[in-house]
Amino acid sequence: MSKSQPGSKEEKGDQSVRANPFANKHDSSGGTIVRRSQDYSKTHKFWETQPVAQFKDIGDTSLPEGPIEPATPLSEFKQEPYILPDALEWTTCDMNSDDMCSQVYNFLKENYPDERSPFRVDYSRDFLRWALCPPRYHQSWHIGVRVKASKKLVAFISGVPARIKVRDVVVNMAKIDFLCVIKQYRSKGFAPILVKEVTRRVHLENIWQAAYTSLDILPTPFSSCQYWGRLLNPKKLIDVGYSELRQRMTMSRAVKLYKLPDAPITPGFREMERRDVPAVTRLLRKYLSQFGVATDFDEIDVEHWLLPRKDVVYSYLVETHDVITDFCSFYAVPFTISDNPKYTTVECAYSYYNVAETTSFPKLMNDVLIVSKKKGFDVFNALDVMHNKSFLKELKFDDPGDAAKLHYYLYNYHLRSALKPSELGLVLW
Ligand SMILES: CCCCCCCCCCCCCC(=O)SCCNC(=O)CCNC(=O)[C@H](O)C(C)(C)COP(=O)(O)OP(=O)(O)OC[C@H]1O[C@@H](n2cnc3c(N)ncnc32)[C@H](O)[C@@H]1OP(=O)(O)O
Repeated sequence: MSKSQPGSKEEKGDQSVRANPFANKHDSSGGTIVRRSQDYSKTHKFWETQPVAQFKDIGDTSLPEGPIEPATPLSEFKQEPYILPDALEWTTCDMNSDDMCSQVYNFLKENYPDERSPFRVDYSRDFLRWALCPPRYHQSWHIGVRVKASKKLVAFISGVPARIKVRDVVVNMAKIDFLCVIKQYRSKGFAPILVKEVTRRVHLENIWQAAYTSLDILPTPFSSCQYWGRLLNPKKLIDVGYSELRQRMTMSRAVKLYKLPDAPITPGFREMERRDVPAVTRLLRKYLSQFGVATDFDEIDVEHWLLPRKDVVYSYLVETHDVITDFCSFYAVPFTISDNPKYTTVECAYSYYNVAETTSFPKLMNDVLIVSKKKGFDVFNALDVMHNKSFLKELKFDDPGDAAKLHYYLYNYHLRSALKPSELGLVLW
């Protein structure tokens, strides 16, 4: 094993370059501490009225596992949208329309990132279409609020359908994401109205559960995970302030420490193609069946979520004698940098679903690092979900320390006990 390879003895332990610990939920702050509510004693006026696990119930094992409230007969629940202030109106966003997709893109680009961070998440239009228009999606779950007079978007929330296996039960859920309100309308109670409206529209499709994530502690996470970051392009990341050199580390040592081979090492490692969908689905279903909460992928989902799409999602596999034995994938989220004379973006890859059956996890993921670097990514982030912990340290991912966590939530579903990240087979952004 060459010195620059992961796992080589001399380089384990003291990494001495700190990757941005706040890459969570694409809230990349590049060293700027962004305060987040991490408090289990806080009261939550809105969330305490919702069918979610409450703080007071933590540790109460007498509560049954499953839906908190039963499904309401369709005829009994609210058919009309929630009332907005007079100047505003609801709009359903057709992401297939280039104009509407651009409006949502620009709205999120401007309003989604934390303004205190010099690194601003910039989900591409293609990413948004991929994330919001999976098979069986409902356009009515792509919800905007705009000013009646100007038609300008001022708020957004979205849901997509997902089958999520909770223990042995597969539950039809909505994955809720991209909740966003323009700054002028913050702290005025708009977020609860958006949540209630998306809930209403999800109920109209006879779906009663949802999954979502947040950097804040709300009532009540069923799992709390952390992102680890692996520098691929340390020079650029240090130059732009995304990472910092620790004591005793020089730039040339950092470059050497994170150097990767030029090409994947595992024989039979190649990009996934459409013909691989059935085999990849089988591999994933078998792997994901062991986790307490996991995505329940069928072939149609795999085709959408995992077939490679340039600048959005990348998938690779290991094929030996016509048998697909291992699979790995990542998705792409760039961050824009303000005020840098040389660079305008940091290209981030995020680990998605990985299955190592024959190849070891570190070996498989080392090949993923190699291909992601080749594709021009600057950093590779991974949550500590599934078996990811088995490769993070060995492949020189930076320990997040006490950086903010990504908390996972279920709406209207009670789990008797919280899950460790390693019991989670679900990647949400
Ligand atoms: C069955 C179907 C069910 C479907 C629904 C399932 C639930 C889905 C839930 C949504 C999952 C979204 C997943 C993502 O997209 S997470 C991404 C969140 N978005 C951003 O970080 C973008 C930038 N930030 C903003 O645009 C605003 O700060 C937002 C819109 C986030 C809050 O706006 P604002 O700061 O102006 O707040 P408010 O005064 O109107 O309202 C205050 C209330 O809102 C609660 N709050 C604040 N942030 C979040 C949050 N991220 N998840 C859940 N609740 C949140 C807060 O605790 C408080 O309630 P309570 O503490 O008093 O009780």
